[in-house]
Amino acid sequence: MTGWEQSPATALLILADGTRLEGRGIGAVGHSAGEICFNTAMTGYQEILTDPSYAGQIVTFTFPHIGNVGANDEDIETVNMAALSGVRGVVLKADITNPSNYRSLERLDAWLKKRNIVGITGIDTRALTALIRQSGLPDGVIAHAPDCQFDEASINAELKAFPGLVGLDLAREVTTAQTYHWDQTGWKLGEGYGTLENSEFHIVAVDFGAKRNILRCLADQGAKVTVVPASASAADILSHNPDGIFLSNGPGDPAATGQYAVPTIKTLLDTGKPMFGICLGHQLLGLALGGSTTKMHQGHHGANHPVKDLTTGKVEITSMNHGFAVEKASLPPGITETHVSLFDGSNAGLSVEGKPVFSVQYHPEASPGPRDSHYLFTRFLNYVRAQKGMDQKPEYVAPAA
Ligand SMILES: NC(=O)CC[C@H](N)C(=O)O
Repeated sequence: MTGWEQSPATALLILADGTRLEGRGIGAVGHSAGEICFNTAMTGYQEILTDPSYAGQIVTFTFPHIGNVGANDEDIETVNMAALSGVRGVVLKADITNPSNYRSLERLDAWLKKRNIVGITGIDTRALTALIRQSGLPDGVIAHAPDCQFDEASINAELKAFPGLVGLDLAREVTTAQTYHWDQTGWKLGEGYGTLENSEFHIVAVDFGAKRNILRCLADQGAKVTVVPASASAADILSHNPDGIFLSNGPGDPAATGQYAVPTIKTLLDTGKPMFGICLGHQLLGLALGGSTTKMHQGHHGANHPVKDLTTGKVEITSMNHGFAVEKASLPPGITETHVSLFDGSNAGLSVEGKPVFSVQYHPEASPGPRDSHYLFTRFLNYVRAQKGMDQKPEYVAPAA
């Protein structure tokens, strides 16, 4: 036994089935409930913890050493800083150590506290992951009490009150309240936005919980990007006179967000404008095209998920973060399945025959190392170029290993 095991626990992780794990508290004091998922990425913990798609979820990292490069202001994916949207909690194996990286501004535990994220260390994350693989994604609660005095009644009440992700529209909680223009060059953390003058095309991005790097990737293609709230109507979106429409990633159950997003997307599809969706945006597009979505057993959360492009036969190494999926068998005629996960054969992409409309389940904007999927942004803008009578650009090709 080491010293800490004998000392009383300052944090608890309690699963809905009553499993109770003890550890050491980090980050915010208090308790927080959510669905527990595991993420297998070895890098990019700050991007994961600030991805609004994780709203309603507690992330357990399978990589044991998290926090070693500290925290900075550049790796934050949340665009809507006021909402501090993102994960409900974090579960780690090893204690957070002093950071060692030139970009680090502070320790990860101090940063977690500032962002009001509750965490627990000292958990056997391998065992927890094995449990999730066996039984599916459990709901759970993390409680952190530095004085070891846990208010069991309110902790259990919080767990009971968590409704589970099925049927939950979380996009409305993390979306932008106001329409804004993304400015690649002028944008600074905590400062405003401006417009990107002289851009060749105008993309309207519907923000269901968008990651910052998606907006960067669109602007990198020379687009002016206007970001609108998840609830924007088709008329609102079209009033910006977009050359193309982007549907973002986001948290929660696509069927729930689809209640208001699907009718909007259907109207937008009728305009014939190019459309591109990522993750939740992919699922919403699938629903609007007549398909259905389902809750997965354990979901996909990691940075090395192989996906096969069925149109070229090429395999891409992708970042994934989803717990719902489009059901392939539900896709009506005229909708092509373009990509599949090589882990479980689940749907990872679709396109509409004869229309400039497509989407992927994974995250082409993520750069955990491989950038194999960045070509999708060129493809989207090439559809826009084609409609404007402009020359197309070669799609990005990942360098050979
Ligand atoms: N990253 C995302 O957009 C996630 C989509 C959806 N919330 C899911 O869990 O499947």
